[in-house]
Amino acid sequence: MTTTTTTTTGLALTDVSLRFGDGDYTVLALDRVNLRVPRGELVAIVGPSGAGKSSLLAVAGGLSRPSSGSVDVDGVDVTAMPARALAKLRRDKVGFVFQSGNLVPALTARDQLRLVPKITGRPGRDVDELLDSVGMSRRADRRPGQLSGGERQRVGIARALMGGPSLLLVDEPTAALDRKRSHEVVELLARETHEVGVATIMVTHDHDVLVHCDRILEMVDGQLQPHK
Ligand SMILES: Nc1ncnc2c1ncn2[C@@H]1O[C@H](COP(=O)(O)OP(=O)(O)OP(=O)(O)O)[C@@H](O)[C@H]1O
Repeated sequence: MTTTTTTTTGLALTDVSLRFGDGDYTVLALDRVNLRVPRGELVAIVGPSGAGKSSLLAVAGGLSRPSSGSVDVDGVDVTAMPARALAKLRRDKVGFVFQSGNLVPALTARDQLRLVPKITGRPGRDVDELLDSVGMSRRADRRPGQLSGGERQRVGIARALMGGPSLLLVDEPTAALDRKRSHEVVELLARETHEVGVATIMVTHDHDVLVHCDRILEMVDGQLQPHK
């Protein structure tokens, strides 16, 4: 593992299972998953379609409650947390980055980031400094439609880091990118993870970019195992 700026826990999943449906038609999307990701580590999760990767991100980020087991974010057990407190924790402690960047079409890169403190009510990081660290200073005044896919992902990553999260959950960040841009985006994720000291989990089908990750796990039928 590479350098960390803090020793705080990050994410801990203990014996987490997630079951969908009831009666005869149930799917065990997560099957007794145990995972610790300290702040400062980038963990990649690979695995076939339907294996449970998105379910893992949803449970880790407090979007889905596990059927059993416990979820701990930065030393706080969020498993049975009331909905409002959970929403606040998500806002304050968890950053999400999605496949397409999920940016607001009408806003410039700079304004996407400026929106975050308005939503959270907390000052957050310095916008121009953060745009600079993701290599987007010169494109700060462009809207998503005027940016390439890789640039949009950079802005999406910067936006997710604005509030200083403990946990960064990243879903297929390179799905729409060519090989060179894919490497650049995941290199950026690795650097920010190490420098900022955030616990990052990235789900990916892109085996090319695994070289930038600190640890690689494979999800098979709802169970996590080391990647062979
Ligand atoms: N809301 C839901 N209701 C019922 N079953 C669900 C639901 N969401 C997911 N599942 C099932 O849970 C299992 C895990 O799905 P999940 O989306 O986590 O897999 P995945 O590894 O992310 O797949 P992909 O790579 O295709 O995105 C699958 O069998 C899926 O059909």
